[in-house]
Amino acid sequence: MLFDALPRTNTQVTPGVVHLPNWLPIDQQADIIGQLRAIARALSGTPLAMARPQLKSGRMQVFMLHLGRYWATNPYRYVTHVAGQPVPPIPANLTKLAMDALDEASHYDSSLTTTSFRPDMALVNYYPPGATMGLHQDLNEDSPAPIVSLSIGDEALFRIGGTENRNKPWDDVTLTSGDIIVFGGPKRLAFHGVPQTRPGTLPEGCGLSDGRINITFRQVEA
Ligand SMILES: O=C(O)CCC(=O)C(=O)O
Ligand SMILES: [Fe+2]
Repeated sequence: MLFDALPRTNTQVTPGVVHLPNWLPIDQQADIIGQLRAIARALSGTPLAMARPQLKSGRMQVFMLHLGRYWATNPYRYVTHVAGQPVPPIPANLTKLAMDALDEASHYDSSLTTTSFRPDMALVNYYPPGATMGLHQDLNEDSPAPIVSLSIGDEALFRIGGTENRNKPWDDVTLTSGDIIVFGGPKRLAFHGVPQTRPGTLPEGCGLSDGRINITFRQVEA
């Protein structure tokens, strides 16, 4: 963290968005990176290998690993198999982590309902140093359940705006390694993205040597 003096406490950023800084201890961050690396290795050379999706607007900067469901493009949708190969499940420890994080976030925002949360898709994004992600909506889930997002590695500027368009006003939150951000309720379909990641800001021992991993836990099935 560049700005160690800044207060970092659990906060409702705006109705529907809760930030839980330093939520996951560093040793558990490294364990998760090891676990994801093993899955990515097992999938390399298959149709499910980590890759940068090609969108109509260009090739994304992030490499994506898909768990539980595969986010297919053109048209955008979720599928359970790719070229006959089943998408690997979300490991049980990660499902539990997402449910625990949402439970804690719900204490800061009554719109973040937890009782029916069953994450069935986890999208793992690897941001190479300095990579960004444009403002977009997460629209392909049938369930209105919140999105639970875990960050590991380099600091990122997370931006979330309104549900109608990409215009201001936005809320900007710096996400550091181990942070959770949850968005749901009135912000579930808000435009959001990562206009900046800060190379070399990752903490020692997080399991990455550079860049950033973000995992978004989603509930696709209503
Ligand atoms: O990397 C992040 O913090 C956000 C990722 C995201 O919005 C997505 O994967 O849809
Ligand atoms: Fe998103």
